[in-house]
Amino acid sequence: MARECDVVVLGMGPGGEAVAGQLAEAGLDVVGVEAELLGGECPYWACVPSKMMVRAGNLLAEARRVPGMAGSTRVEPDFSPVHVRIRDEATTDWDDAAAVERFTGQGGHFVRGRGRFTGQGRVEVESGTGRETFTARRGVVLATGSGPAVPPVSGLDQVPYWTNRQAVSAAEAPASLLVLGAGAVGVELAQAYARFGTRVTLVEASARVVSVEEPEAGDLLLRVLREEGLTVRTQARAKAARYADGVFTLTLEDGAELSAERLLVATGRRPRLDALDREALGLAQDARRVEVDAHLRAAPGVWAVGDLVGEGAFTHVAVYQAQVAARAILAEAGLGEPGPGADYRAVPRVTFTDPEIGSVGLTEARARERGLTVRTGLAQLPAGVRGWIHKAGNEGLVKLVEDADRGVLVGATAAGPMGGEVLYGLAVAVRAAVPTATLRDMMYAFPTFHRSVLEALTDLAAD
Ligand SMILES: Cc1cc2nc3c(=O)[nH]c(=O)nc-3n(C[C@H](O)[C@H](O)[C@H](O)COP(=O)(O)OP(=O)(O)OC[C@H]3O[C@@H](n4cnc5c(N)ncnc54)[C@H](O)[C@@H]3O)c2cc1C
Ligand SMILES: NC(=O)c1ccc[n+]([C@@H]2O[C@H](COP(=O)([O-])OP(=O)(O)OC[C@H]3O[C@@H](n4cnc5c(N)ncnc54)[C@H](O)[C@@H]3O)[C@@H](O)[C@H]2O)c1
Repeated sequence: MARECDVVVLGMGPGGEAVAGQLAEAGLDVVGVEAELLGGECPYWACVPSKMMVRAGNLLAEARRVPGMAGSTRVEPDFSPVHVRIRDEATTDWDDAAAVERFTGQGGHFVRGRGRFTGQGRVEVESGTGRETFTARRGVVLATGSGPAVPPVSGLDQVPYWTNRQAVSAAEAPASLLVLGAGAVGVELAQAYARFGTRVTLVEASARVVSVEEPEAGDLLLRVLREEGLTVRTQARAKAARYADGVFTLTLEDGAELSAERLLVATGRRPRLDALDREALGLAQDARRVEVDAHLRAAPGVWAVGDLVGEGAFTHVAVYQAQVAARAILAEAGLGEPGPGADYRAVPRVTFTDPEIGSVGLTEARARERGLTVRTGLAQLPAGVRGWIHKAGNEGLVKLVEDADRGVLVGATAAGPMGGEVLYGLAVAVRAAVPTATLRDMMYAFPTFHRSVLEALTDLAAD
């Protein structure tokens, strides 16, 4: 017999956990279904452990900057405290008991098992103890996230490559590492490992690293990575992969062969659609994501949030969407107002490399593609007073993209020390459509990195 409830949430990553928790706290009978760990990719295998690695790598880099500025240092990297911190502090040895307790404390009912959405509010769950069916009176929320997208490289499926999961749970830094893909995952992990002494080679198909970002930011990061000793091959595609005697070898399309002790595949993420009955959802057989309206509704009585929706594979996007969907579900239940729909004009992105690349809204290229009349402004951090004072490790820039017809910013990039923090003011400016005339008429504390925004605004006015 099916167990009835108000809402079933399928997949309890950051998106599912947030929507399920909010609905349970509002008094609905919520069943949260999770095949692996409650919390999903972010706390156990992605954002949190990778940023612990980045933080440790940044400490080493700062220590190496002491000579010439503040004395001398001898840096002897040791990866074991990083692993221990990830194991003990971040993931409690990949145990989600605390998260389960938090959810049940909010009034939710947790089911560990692999679920399948079969339409008409039904979710069938396969677990160690058998099969259970849940029917939801008020709706089903799909939140199954994404998994690694692995390219069709000959032999790759036969070799024990790493994805982000192995890369953030390794107990030791390998002597050498090949990284396929120089998007956010690839560059963050490549730089962190390199700072622990791993010989890293990055292989990227496009002309730039972090190719979704402004070319100025990608070029800057590429230069810094090479200066730090990483080998970066751009416009390079892998043709074949093999593994023998503890060595991975990638053959590139130009015939070059690259070898290393480990191979990390970081070539993007793919929404996990395998648990969804496409017909019941009205989803085309070749659909690669779940289409939703502004309130995250995929079909009557079905909502979807997070990586599955393809509006930006970020935890803050998943959690934001969860809030919008929860409001809509509660409104349908007669509990409150639906509130505004999701607004993606100011989605912030931060790639936690050093320099850190923060960006929001449209790049210059995207803004031009949309037919906007574009003016841009650029400022280099080392040319500003704070950048000059900072000296070692001061590489960075601010780039602004203005819709000149409206006189507002539609995009911005802040790369450099704490670029993601500098980004905050720019995200407010884009989201609130603050006129660039007002931004130019503001005071910017002296001497800060964010004062470079004023210099970029001056450059923009001259464009
Ligand atoms: C290395 C790395 C670093 C990252 N760093 C950042 C960062 O710094 N900042 C940031 O904002 N984002 C970061 N991200 C992205 C972020 O991790 C994702 O955007 C976020 O986890 C998406 O949340 P989600 O809830 O949509 O899905 P997920 O986190 O993927 O969770 C989905 C859950 O659904 C479960 N599930 C799937 N199918 C089923 C099923 N059939 N039955 C039951 N359960 C199921 C899965 O087990 C999983 O727990 C990073 C990603 C990676 C890979
Ligand atoms: N700091 C953060 O917020 C953070 C960190 C990591 C990941 N993420 C999220 O996770 C998503 C996935 O990250 P990702 O880095 O895996 O994907 P990505 O899509 O950002 O980058 C993948 C890169 O791999 C390259 N590539 C693809 N196929 C290739 C091939 N065959 N050979 C060589 N290169 C190839 C692509 O050109 C691209 O540059 C990101 O888009 C982001 O939304 C966020």
